[in-house]
Amino acid sequence: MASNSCGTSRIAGCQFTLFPMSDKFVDIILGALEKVDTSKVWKNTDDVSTCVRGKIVHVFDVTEALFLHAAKTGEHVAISGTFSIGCPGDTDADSYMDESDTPLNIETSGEITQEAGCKFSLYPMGREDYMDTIYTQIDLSKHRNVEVNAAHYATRLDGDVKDIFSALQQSFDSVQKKVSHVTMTFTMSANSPSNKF
Ligand SMILES: Cc1ncc(C[n+]2csc(CCO)c2C)c(N)n1
Repeated sequence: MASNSCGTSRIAGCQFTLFPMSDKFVDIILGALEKVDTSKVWKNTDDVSTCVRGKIVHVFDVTEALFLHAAKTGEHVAISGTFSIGCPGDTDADSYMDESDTPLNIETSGEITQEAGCKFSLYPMGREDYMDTIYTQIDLSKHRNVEVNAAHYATRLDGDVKDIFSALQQSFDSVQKKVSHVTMTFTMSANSPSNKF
């Protein structure tokens, strides 16, 4: 019988959906998926979302690059998703854990400058001291080149997309070093015509 306790594999993943607020949504989504090098992650796209799985560095690299390519079109684009690590039974892409640590999209992503707003929520699973873990990460976010504000059920980060993703990655990475099963939800919006606050 399959166990429901946390797995030992450190495979990470992100399940996310891109929402281009544009008539050209098909081109924007499929164009971004085509332009990004996903060869170091397991990937599956369906009518609802895309899931990428592998090493933390590549999961973040690919998710960030996809959002940047979609936002580069200048259209109002949002992304919403969940990062996870240590999920029970998440083992069937373990071969991707043998990839080297060099991110494949950093050069092309580096050329794109894009402001965005993001709200994220960390969920260290199965721990009574989860609020301490979350507050530590919110405090650390204040030193990561992004504007940090409290929001209901989430923390708001504003700034350059690459700085936001790097703050998200650092939070997720430092929590997963202490907590076996961690999930982190996020929603990010770029080129929105609405006011920030
Ligand atoms: C990252 C991401 N992956 C899949 C979808 C679902 N989806 C909605 S429209 C479309 C293109 C035409 O089929 C696709 C794949 C999404 N929105 N964002």
